[in-house]
Amino acid sequence: MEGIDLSVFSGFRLFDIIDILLVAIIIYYVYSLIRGTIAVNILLGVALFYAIYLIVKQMQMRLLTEIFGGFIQVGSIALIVVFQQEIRRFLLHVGKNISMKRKKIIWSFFLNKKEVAKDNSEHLKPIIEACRSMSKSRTGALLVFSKYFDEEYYQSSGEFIDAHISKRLIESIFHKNSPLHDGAVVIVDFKIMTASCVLPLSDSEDLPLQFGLRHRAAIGVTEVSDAVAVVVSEETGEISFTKDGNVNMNISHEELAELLRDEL
Ligand SMILES: Nc1ncnc2c1ncn2[C@@H]1O[C@H](COP(=O)(O)OP(=O)(O)OP(=O)(O)O)[C@@H](O)[C@H]1O
Repeated sequence: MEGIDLSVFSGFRLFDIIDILLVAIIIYYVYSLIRGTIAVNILLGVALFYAIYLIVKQMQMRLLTEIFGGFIQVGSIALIVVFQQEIRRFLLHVGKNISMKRKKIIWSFFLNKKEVAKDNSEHLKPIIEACRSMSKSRTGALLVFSKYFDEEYYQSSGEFIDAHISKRLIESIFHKNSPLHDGAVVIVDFKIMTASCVLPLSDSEDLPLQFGLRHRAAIGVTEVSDAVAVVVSEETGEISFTKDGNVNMNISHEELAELLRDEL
């Protein structure tokens, strides 16, 4: 019996394996970012287009090859435009992981972990209390927690505030008669930076039917940035937490505290 021909693997270097692994990781990353969004359909369309181009080229159908080839040539620029948000999200994701690790290392150098956690818990208290009371009174609210202040999304549409957080301030903003109650409050480093912000809406097709614009906005902002968001539903009083385009629905205030503590 003849042995298996391993000659194809001769000249296969360690860097080739690393190369393949990295491509696999990038494909997985891209897929997990666009999963459940309309971008998947666009990507399938592009793949189909390219497959047709390869077929007509192989069959030497010159006119069709010219037409499809023309599209493919400008395709990379078109893809950057179409997937602008996904590319942005991908880069933010990578950047976030690096900066988070750096921040944690720096903090743990000066303070021990318990002190950092205690500090965050103190800052979170008024936020959790406000969400708890707005949930009871069924006051609709949308809070975005961002690692940095992205003016493109937050300042252009909202009211700049730059104030320390307090339970009463959050409640006053979202009070039905407040001129700022519509839209989102954006919190950066435990400061309320803006209120009444209009956020990008998620176009995901997998969301529960009861989700209206407030929930879509909360999911949308976490799809295009590294922020996390909290929604208090006006209809049900339920609290939801969103991150990376995913939602934890109907969570208790203890669970909310836990999730935010892990994030901030
Ligand atoms: N793009 C947006 N960015 C931020 N907030 C928005 C946006 N669009 C709508 N909202 C907020 O959502 C409110 C409307 O919420 P809607 O009832 O459609 O959502 P919902 O997800 O069903 O939430 P609820 O359970 O509170 O009713 C608006 O009054 C406004 O405050």
